Amino acid sequence: MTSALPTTEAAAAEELDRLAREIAHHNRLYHTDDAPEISDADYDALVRRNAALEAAFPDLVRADSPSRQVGAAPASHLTKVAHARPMMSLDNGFSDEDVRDFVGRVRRFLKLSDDTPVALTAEPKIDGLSCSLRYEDRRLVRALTRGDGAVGEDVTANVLTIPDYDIPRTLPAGAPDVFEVRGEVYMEKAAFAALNARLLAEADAAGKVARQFANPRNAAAGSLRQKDAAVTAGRPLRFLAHGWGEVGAVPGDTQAGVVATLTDWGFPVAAEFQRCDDVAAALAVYRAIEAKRADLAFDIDGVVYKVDRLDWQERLGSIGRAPRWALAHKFPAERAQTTLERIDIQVGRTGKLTPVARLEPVTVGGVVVSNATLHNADEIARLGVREGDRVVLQRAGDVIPQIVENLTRDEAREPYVFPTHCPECGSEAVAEEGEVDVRCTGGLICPAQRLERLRHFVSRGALDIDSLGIERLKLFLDLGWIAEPADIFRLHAHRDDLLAMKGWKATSIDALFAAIEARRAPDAARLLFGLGIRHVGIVTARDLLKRYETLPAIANLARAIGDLRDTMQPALGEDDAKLHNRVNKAVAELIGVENVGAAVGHALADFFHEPHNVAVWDDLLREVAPPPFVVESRASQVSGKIVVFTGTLETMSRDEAKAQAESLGARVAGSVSAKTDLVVAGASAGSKLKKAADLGVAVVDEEGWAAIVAEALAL
Ligand SMILES: NC(=O)c1ccc[n+]([C@@H]2O[C@H](COP(=O)([O-])OP(=O)(O)OC[C@H]3O[C@@H](n4cnc5c(N)ncnc54)[C@H](O)[C@@H]3O)[C@@H](O)[C@H]2O)c1
Ligand SMILES: [Zn+2]
Repeated sequence: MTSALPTTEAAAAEELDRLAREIAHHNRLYHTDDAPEISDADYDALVRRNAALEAAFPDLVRADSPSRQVGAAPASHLTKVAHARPMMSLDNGFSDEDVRDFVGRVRRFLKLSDDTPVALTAEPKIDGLSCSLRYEDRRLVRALTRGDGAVGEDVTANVLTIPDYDIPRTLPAGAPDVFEVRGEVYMEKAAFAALNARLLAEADAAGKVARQFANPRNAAAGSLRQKDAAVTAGRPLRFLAHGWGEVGAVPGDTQAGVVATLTDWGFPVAAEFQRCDDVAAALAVYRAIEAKRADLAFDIDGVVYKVDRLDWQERLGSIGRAPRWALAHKFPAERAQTTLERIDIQVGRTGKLTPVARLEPVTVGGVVVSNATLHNADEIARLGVREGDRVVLQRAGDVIPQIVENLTRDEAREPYVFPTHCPECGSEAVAEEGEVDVRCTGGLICPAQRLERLRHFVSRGALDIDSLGIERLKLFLDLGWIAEPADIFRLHAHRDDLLAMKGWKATSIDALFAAIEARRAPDAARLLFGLGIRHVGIVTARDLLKRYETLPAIANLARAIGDLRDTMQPALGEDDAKLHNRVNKAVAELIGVENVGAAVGHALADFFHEPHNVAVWDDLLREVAPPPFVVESRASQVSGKIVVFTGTLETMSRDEAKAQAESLGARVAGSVSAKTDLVVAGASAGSKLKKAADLGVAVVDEEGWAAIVAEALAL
């Protein structure tokens, strides 16, 4: 993230656009889903990059700039309620200098002389989620999360599971008629560790993949924001007060004074809270709190300073997403050294190979760490790590830490070699051109990917076997009855076993078998698509079959592409890039189908290069017999309509999705407006999806889209 700033406006605008989307995506994962994908340090780097670009190109600051936003939109499973007064974020400082600058800005804004004392309060910045507790006539009537700052989520029932020594249900006589207490709902470190252990044990017992929380903050947020408050009740949450929102009257004229009143009313306030006469005293509190950090029962990520005088707070007001009268002084990320004992490879649901560092256990910021992700081969190369190296680990608010530095320069030992084969199934693992991620090509036989592949095979756009849902697939997979698509057509052999099982009736069993039998002569394009070969979406499958007619002919094509690739050698003086281009051109020519490029060709060749895949394919063609492919098209549901794609599509690229839509006579737009007819939302769709919901535009998921396409093509 330290790369130079772009020099042209066009490049800057493009990067700002990318950052806005990327940051919105991570905000959603973090604030709405409580399941971040990247570390806070990486996230903060994106935010800083955005800020640097905005400073350099002030005219390009977007209306939806991340620097103007707080949190993320409220989740749909909770009731949305507007805040009487917005809930803000905090500006960050990272050094003593930043704190002095902050006080300097306060002085200048208030036109105070350099020797006017500016008293501050200092207190820990608790790593939880903000919550606003509203009391009317001295009774607790509503609790809201911060949401996007303007609109929060109603979590009243959930908050009532927090003991009243943390959240008093009433205020004493004399308190104003309306009073909103704001503070942090958090989970103690020990409770967090116990919760994750419990989630793991429960998932194991149920044969599922555990959904654990990355850190106590996510655990607190995920636990509080439950639809069912009974779930929240099983999660030990706590509360600390640190401010207020709408109030009938402010009980004091300083921050410290009001906080003292809150304590009198029975609200817990951090024990380390202190009023400081000047910056030096505030920085001393910072150091004292930092020294105690590992011993505190809860996670903190810094110290918050606030201007003590409330009349000054009032005059200072806020700018953008944060008040001018407060600053969060963040702690540096916690680091430790340890030995990288081994690099293991984990295979994800979609075949991605992720290297994981197994470490000699070490304590970083009070948490024992024994694993760290290495992301991909590039990251390993960047760090230059080998098994046995000493490394520096960093934990920045996350339980999954990162390796930030390699301390060993031992060139004698062998460098780590990224595997060329999948550790789960032995199939070849390849990186596509221009991609760092390496994927297992054994999709259909790879245990790590099996369930996902089978689910795709029976999905609506492919074989469309509705009665074979994910739960049933999982059951049959666990029983060892199915491992590859052909097995689905042999399930009937287990009729008696099924009848003997609890919850299965003859009628539903026979209905399932009838639905499967109805697919013995599937459309060839749907079948090809259902195999889940990368880049082979339904339109590509159809385009290929228009020319090649049968599946065996497609298999021959794939082998021919493989042979062609193997035989092409660099010409004299030809570099890799040129050879690549020449091979790609030749592959596309060999395929000879408009709109079907080299990427499809390589994917087909890789698939058939894997003997396991060929076996699965042959086996499947013994069970099913697709009739000769005939082209026939109907007027599509989307012809003449405006379609917007958003989020990550799993089975096809954006380009392919766009080509599909266009081939059906639709027009593809980049943003959602009142004119949009349909939004196709992939995984982690963000603001566009929200906008579609706001405008009442129809939304389908990726599978729904595949079904529309399949139907239009009369497959
Ligand atoms: N990893 C990711 O993908 C990802 C995504 C989004 C945000 N984040 C992380 O979330 C943070 C940004 O979130 P944010 O906007 O909530 O800012 P923030 O959490 O850094 O600061 C604002 C919040 O601090 C809280 N707070 C705690 N103690 C307080 C006190 N004593 N006084 C006042 N407020 C106090 C309040 O709830 C307030 O809303 C960053 O640390 C960022 O790294 C990470
Ligand atoms: Zn595999």
